[in-house]
Amino acid sequence: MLIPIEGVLSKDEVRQFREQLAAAPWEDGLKTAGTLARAVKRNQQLADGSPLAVELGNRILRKLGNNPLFISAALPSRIYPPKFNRYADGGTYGAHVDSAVMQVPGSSVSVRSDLSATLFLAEPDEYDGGELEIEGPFGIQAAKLEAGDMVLYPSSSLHRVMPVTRGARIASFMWIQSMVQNDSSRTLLFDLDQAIQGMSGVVPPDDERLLKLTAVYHNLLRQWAQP
Ligand SMILES: O=C(O)CCC(=O)C(=O)O
Ligand SMILES: [Fe+2]
Repeated sequence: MLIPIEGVLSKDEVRQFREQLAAAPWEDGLKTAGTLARAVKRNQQLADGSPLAVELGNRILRKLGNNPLFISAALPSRIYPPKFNRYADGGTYGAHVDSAVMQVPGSSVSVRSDLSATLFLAEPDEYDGGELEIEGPFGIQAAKLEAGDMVLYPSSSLHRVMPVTRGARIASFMWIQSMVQNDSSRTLLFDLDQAIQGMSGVVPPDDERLLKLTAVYHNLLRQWAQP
């Protein structure tokens, strides 16, 4: 399932990010492309571990840690340090699937990619093209969100970034290992949690039905979670 998460960064935060990224030392994205990706990847990225990528990445991680919708949807156990990319002048990333396990540079930690995320840092009217197209059970879905919004999608899905034919598409992207590896189990928990959240404004907090549903949520999570 493709899940949009609005307002991960405020417009003011996006403005600060963009100011810092405008002067960033962008590198050819081919540097980190695997054998298959080399044929389809045309973009720029910030080097992993560059001071700016680390600083901005940590700001994003702090925001995500306080975002109830993100926590509910991703149930994260580990997040690969956010990376940054830029597509301009026809830049594109053809159809590919992300690697299943990624070693965090400079550490012995690896992250299994259960979910992939793109956090848009340019407004849709700043560039033409650049849609993130994701193949799922109901066909292709395209995401081109407002700056500050993020889309989450299963890392198992084939996806591509359409050529950017005007302007520049700037984004952060990352991979998430979830406490609940199975996509459909995680989606069930997300739907249940959202339904419970929706009810809690309507019925009193000690409502028995609400307590029962909350217990079911936690007991399913207890069965399925690998923290
Ligand atoms: O730029 C994006 O939205 C996605 C990038 C991507 O798919 C990747 O780097 O693997
Ligand atoms: Fe990808």
